[in-house]
Amino acid sequence: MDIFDRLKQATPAEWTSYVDHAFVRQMGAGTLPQQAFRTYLVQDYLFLIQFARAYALAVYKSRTLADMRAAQAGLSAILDVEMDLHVRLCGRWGLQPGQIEAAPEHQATIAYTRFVLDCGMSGDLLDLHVALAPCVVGYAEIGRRLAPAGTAALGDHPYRDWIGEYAGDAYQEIAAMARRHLDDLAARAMTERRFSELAALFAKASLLEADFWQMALDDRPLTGPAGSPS
Ligand SMILES: Cc1ncc(CO)c(N)n1
Repeated sequence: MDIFDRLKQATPAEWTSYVDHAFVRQMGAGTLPQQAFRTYLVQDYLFLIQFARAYALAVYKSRTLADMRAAQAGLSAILDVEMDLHVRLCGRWGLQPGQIEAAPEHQATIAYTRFVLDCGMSGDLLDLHVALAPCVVGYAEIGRRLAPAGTAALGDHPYRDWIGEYAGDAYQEIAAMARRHLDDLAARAMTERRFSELAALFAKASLLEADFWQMALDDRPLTGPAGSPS
């Protein structure tokens, strides 16, 4: 069992609340309201900007060239690959990248991204990668779960672009690399006494992922100025 499976097994309720969230199930069934998906995708773009900073922090926190390159691969996967999906889908709704970037961050987006950045600032490289792991590895698991028969079988599924991105070989390979790197880092930096602390970070990140889905399901268009009661 690798360190990722150990972390998952130590926090089953939190993990399930994330990967089996109602948003995920509705997306898989094709019944997710498009408004919820749009809210999610705009916030996810803002999320990825902050996660790119977290991977950049991982470069800085690296003492070896191999760790630096692993962090750089994560940064590049976000900036050069994953965000293209968001730009492409938002473009279909007439949203330009500058407009998405200018959207206000939701509380759930701030909570999750700043939590991860703080794990990296206050902790070491292993803390940071443990906090990042539910994100990258979780989406690979969700992608596979929503496309059990492969991406070609998605047909005209309303969310086939999203599912296809995360179920596709390129993303699966990024997640597998991140997982191998985490295992290698844990072999070098983890003591058994530290495991429960790391599992607590992992559980918190998983709950913040679940909150992120919930934020999109709960979103109602604002009627007044941002933040005013409607
Ligand atoms: C909220 C969230 N978690 C994970 C990923 C995968 O990178 C993402 N794009 N957004």
